[in-house]
Amino acid sequence: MYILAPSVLAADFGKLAEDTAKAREGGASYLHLDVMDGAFVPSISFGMPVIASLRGYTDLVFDVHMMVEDPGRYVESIRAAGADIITVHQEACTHLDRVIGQIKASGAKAGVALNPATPVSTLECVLDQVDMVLVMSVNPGFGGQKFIPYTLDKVRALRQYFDRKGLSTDIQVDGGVNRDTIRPLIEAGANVLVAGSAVFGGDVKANVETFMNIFKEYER
Ligand SMILES: O=C(CO)[C@@H](O)[C@H](O)COP(=O)(O)O
Ligand SMILES: [Co+2]
Repeated sequence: MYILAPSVLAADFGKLAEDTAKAREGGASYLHLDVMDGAFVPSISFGMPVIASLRGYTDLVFDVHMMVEDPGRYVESIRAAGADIITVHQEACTHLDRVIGQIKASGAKAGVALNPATPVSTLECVLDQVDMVLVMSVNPGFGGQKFIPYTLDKVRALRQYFDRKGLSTDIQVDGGVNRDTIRPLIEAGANVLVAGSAVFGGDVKANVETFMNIFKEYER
């Protein structure tokens, strides 16, 4: 029911395949891949070649978070590189409906992300079409930032909406997720939790297991 998506942004890039294998051993089923273009967000991370290379080393679900302007330009190539879920930012898409259609046509699951200060109401017209909504709980661009508490209200509003509609749409939260912030997030309705520094800082397998044990508290 609950899914941990370790964000490789905090991994040792010289040992990506090794760190990914450790996350899998601990029980993770997703791998969160942060693509940054230096325009939508200040930093530049990695793109298709790194994702395609890593695809050869793991069967984890590749959950690609596109922090790029006009992400529709890259949907097919990110899918070809191995993405299973492609999440685009509402703020980066002039034609959001079209990009969601493009992602689905590629065969990937479609996610839409919101920056902390972007209201849930901006997704009103597309909420019934997407497989996942990503609530950013830090301003995107960097790992290791502090969780922004007001984003919990957005998670609650989304879960209420999906429950009312009888939809099992995933709600993902990304940014500052750790053993202190994860319980309020689950209680608010999040079910896909991204964690970068809390997973890849230190013993990766043990860190993932800690999250898995917290999930068990809610799955009983
Ligand atoms: O998308 C992003 C940052 O923009 C994230 O996926 C970070 O990589 C999460 O890192 P932590 O906050 O968990 O360290
Ligand atoms: Co991310």
